[in-house]
Amino acid sequence: MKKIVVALGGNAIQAEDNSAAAQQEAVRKTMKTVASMIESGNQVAITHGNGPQVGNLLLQQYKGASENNPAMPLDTISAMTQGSIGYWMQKALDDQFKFDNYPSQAVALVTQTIVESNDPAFEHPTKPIGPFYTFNEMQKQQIYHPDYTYKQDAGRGYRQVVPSPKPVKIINAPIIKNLLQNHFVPIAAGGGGIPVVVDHGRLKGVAGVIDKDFSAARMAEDISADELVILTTVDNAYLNYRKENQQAIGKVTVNELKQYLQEGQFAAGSMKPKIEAAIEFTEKTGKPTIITSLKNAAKLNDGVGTIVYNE
Ligand SMILES: Nc1ncnc2c1ncn2[C@@H]1O[C@H](COP(=O)(O)OP(=O)(O)O)[C@@H](O)[C@H]1O
Ligand SMILES: NC(=O)OP(=O)(O)O
Repeated sequence: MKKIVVALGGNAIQAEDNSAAAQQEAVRKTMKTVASMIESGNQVAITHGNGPQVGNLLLQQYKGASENNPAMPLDTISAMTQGSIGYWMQKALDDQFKFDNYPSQAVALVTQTIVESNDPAFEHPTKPIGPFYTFNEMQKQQIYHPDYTYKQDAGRGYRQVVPSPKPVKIINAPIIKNLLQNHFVPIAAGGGGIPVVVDHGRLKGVAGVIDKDFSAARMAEDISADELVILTTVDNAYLNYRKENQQAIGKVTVNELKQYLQEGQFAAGSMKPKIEAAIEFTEKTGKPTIITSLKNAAKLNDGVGTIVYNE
């Protein structure tokens, strides 16, 4: 039996259309895969992205907002996505496990993650959220939201970007560990956790979206996981991504990955944080990280994906 942290990308759980029904259906399929990992005897803690969802919800805030019914700030929107995605995942898993099959019940936690108030990320937004735009669409968006920043996202189009401070501490880590020990399935630190700073001894929500890959690494370390599994849209991390000489990375050491990072092989805001998270977890703990696609998740024991070792 292995203790595994599974990190699911916001894009990997998003459906063709953004309706609740379509997203729930996508989550339902994803959770079948996760359920099979649990059924084969592993203890699994789930974390998930919220990039598409948090950005979409932010845009929805401006439709119909008024002085008496104001738009919600980003930390609260982050909590809302933990609630909605956590609910979809919990329901899908509970359906798999016939929901009264105690103690395999899933439990979605509203998780806060402490960040530094002086994190330089607050001055340099890098985290892509919400929909993809063409250049012309992005220019139109700028008319409505002149205060938003937009950047190219790994050659897939333009997206709004927001500050992405590094997670310092996942406040609820002891609860996650406790739930796992008691054979529950925690769904935690969704969207990297709600970013909070400690201000005069109190927690204060801040505007940003933490990268869930970094929080997943921190969570995996905190709960002494045997493996970190990052499931995304691509089967592997690649060298020379989208070029003629593209090459899938299979088994790789932390030192080799550091070299590829230096060469600039991985796009910021997408594959780069996964690679950095893998390096952080595997270097600190000596335990492997696997980066692969959701469709490969059922074949993890066959050595699929990019497998990071500390040698
Ligand atoms: N070197 C690379 N190898 C593989 N994918 C890369 C690379 N550089 C950028 N990417 C992009 O990273 C994306 C995965 O990151 P992201 O979309 O943020 O995932 P998720 O939302 O699943 O966490 C891939 O779909 C791919 O377009
Ligand atoms: N918060 C976060 O990292 O979301 P994505 O994985 O969807 O980008």
